This record gives sequence, C-alpha cells and structure tokens, in this order.
Amino acid sequence: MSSSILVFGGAGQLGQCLQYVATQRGISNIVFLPEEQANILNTETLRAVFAQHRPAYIINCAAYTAVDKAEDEVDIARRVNRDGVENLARLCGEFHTTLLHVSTDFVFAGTGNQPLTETDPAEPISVYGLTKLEGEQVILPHTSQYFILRTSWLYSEYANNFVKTMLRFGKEREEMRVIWDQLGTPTYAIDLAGALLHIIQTGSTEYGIYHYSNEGVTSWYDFAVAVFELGGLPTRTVPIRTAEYPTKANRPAFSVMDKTKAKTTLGLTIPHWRESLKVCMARLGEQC
Ligand SMILES: NC(=O)C1=CN([C@@H]2O[C@H](COP(=O)(O)OP(=O)(O)OC[C@H]3O[C@@H](n4cnc5c(N)ncnc54)[C@H](OP(=O)(O)O)[C@@H]3O)[C@@H](O)[C@H]2O)C=CC1
Ligand SMILES: Cc1cn([C@H]2C[C@H](O)[C@@H](COP(=O)(O)OP(=O)(O)O[C@H]3O[C@@H](C)C(=O)[C@@H](O)[C@H]3O)O2)c(=O)[nH]c1=O
Repeated sequence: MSSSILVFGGAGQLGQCLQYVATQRGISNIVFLPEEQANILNTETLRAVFAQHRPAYIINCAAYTAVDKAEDEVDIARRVNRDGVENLARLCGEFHTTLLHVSTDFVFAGTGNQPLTETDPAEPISVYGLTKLEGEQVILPHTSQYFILRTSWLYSEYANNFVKTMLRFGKEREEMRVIWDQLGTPTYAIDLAGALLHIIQTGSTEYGIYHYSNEGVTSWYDFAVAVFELGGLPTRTVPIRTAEYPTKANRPAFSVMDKTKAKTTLGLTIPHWRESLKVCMARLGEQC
C-alpha cells in the first residue's frame, strides 16, 4: 500500500489543523499517526510504518512542547525533540522520503531588535529551545531532502494554547496580568498547516530552513487584549514586565521572524496575525 503523506504527532494541535486543512483541500492520501500508533522514539515501529506506507512525504508534528517543564525534564525533551527527529530523518534518507519538520522561534536568544532571518545565529536560552535546535541539526547528516519551518506562538481552536488559556481565564477572572516586553508574532496553526501542505502540493524542491509566522509584530499583552476584545470579554488586562511573571524557562524578548524567504522561494502568502485571530475566534465562537 502506498500513502503519499504520513503525519507524526497527528493528534496534537498542528496535527489536528493539518487534518482540517487536508480535508478542506480534498487531500486524501494522507495518514495521521498519533503517538500510540507511531512513537517517534520507537525505531522498530517507525521502520515498519515506513516499510508499509513508503511515503513520499512525512510531516513531523511530534514534539515535547512544555517549555517550563522541559527545564526539569531535559532527558525526555531531548529524546523527543532531538533523537525522535533523527530517527525520522534516518528513515527519510533510506526511503527517499521528503521530511517536513517544524521548529521554533525559541532557538533564538531574542536579544536583538531586528526581524530574525534563517541565517541569524541560533542561541537558545531554554532547554526546549536547545533541544529543538539540536533536532534541526540532526537532520542534514541523514538527508538533504528536508524543509524545516520555524514558527512562533502557535494557536488554534485545537488543543491547548495561549488564546484558549486567555479565553478560559478571561471568563473566570476580572483582571489578567500579561507580559508586554516579549515581542513576537502569533501564528494561526491552520495557516501553518496550509503552508506545509502548499509545499507538498507545489512539489517544491527548494529544501532548507524557513521562517513562518503570521505577519506583523505584537507582545503577549497586546495579543491578550486582542483576544479579549474579539471575544467580547470585559477582562481588564494589566501590562507587566517579564521579571514580574517568573517562569522556570527563559523566553526570548524579541523573536519576530523575517518571512521573506518563505514568501519569495515557496510562493506563500501570509495573513496578518489580527486577521487570522479573527478567523480563529469566529470558529471558536461557533463551537460554543
Ligand atoms: N505550540 C506552540 O506554540 C509552538 C509549537 N512549535 C512547534 O510546532 C510543532 C507542533 O506543535 P503543537 O502541535 O502546538 O504541539 P502539541 O504539543 O499540541 O503536539 C505535539 C504532539 O506530539 C506528540 N508526541 C509527544 N511525544 C511524542 C513521541 N515520542 N512520538 C510521537 N508523538 C509524540 C504529543 O502527544 P502527547 O500530547 O500525547 O504527548 C502531541 O500530540 C512542534 O514541533 C513544536 O515544537 C513551534 C512554535 C510554537
Ligand atoms: C498564562 C499567562 C502567560 N503569560 C506569558 C508567559 C509567556 O511569556 C507568554 C506565553 O505563555 P505560554 O506559556 O502560553 O506560552 P509558551 O509555552 O511560552 O509559548 C511558546 O511555546 C513553545 C512551544 C514555542 O515554540 C513558542 O513559539 C511559544 O509559542 O505569556 C503572562 O504574562 N500572563 C499569563 O497569565
């Protein structure tokens, strides 16, 4: 049996968005594998899955994404975010499969104030960011047929994310204190799913690393304000500095990414974060 596209981590936020977009676009030769069916740390299972499907493409959505917890769980974070990716890359090399992998803005230290390009030095300041960078680096020795999309601040109507957290707390609390001195760009995971499938649908062979988020720049504070406004919640939002919201992991202060390469080389059109947030909020409203 030959299935063209396999999705690992298929039950996570991005995996569910890919299911939605694939259905919308009438893509049927795609198989979604949750962790229970294809743990990326289990090399025997992976080999059997590759041998069965002989995929032209795989999309890796599997990851350890608990940023603060990773500070205490370095081993498991590294196993999933580095070793799991290497397992997939090795099989991609062997089976001549193109690998689409997702990485993060947290590979950057975020000490600058200019949009980050793909060639800017990656200097992670958290365990999560470091293990994701290691995951990027283990691919090339096994295959040159890869796309790595670094994205940031993912949210959607699926799974857990900042937008859903704000909506939940906003309904329970009169006031929310949110950091305003971390700047970046939110990404609607449905848009990212569309971009990943666009790469496959166009048959691009422009392999390499790409930055992909929505357009524009914001802070977590302004993002929260927009969520409350669009959600019609009266929640008072108080801007605070990073130091006033202590967390286990350090997060980049400035992780705005430059998407010029993705737009010019891959032909992607990217919506502004506010437009995509409206779409997501409307869909969340329909679900209530
Ligand atoms: N969420 C965000 O804000 C951002 C995410 N990214 C990247 O985007 C990608 C998708 O993230 P997102 O969908 O939000 O993350 P999720 O945490 O929602 O999904 C990750 C999925 O991977 C699964 N998984 C964990 N370990 C394994 C394993 N060993 N084998 C197979 N599956 C496993 C998880 O299962 P389970 O839940 O059962 O453990 C979960 O379903 C990741 O690479 C992430 O690093 C980049 C920037 C921002
Ligand atoms: C809940 C909450 C968070 N914050 C801050 C903390 C943090 O700096 C920021 C976002 O918090 P979260 O914990 O929701 O998100 P976080 O897990 O930091 O999000 C990151 O996840 C990983 C997977 C990525 O790859 C990154 O791109 C990024 O999306 O908001 C507040 O200021 N007030 C609040 O009430």
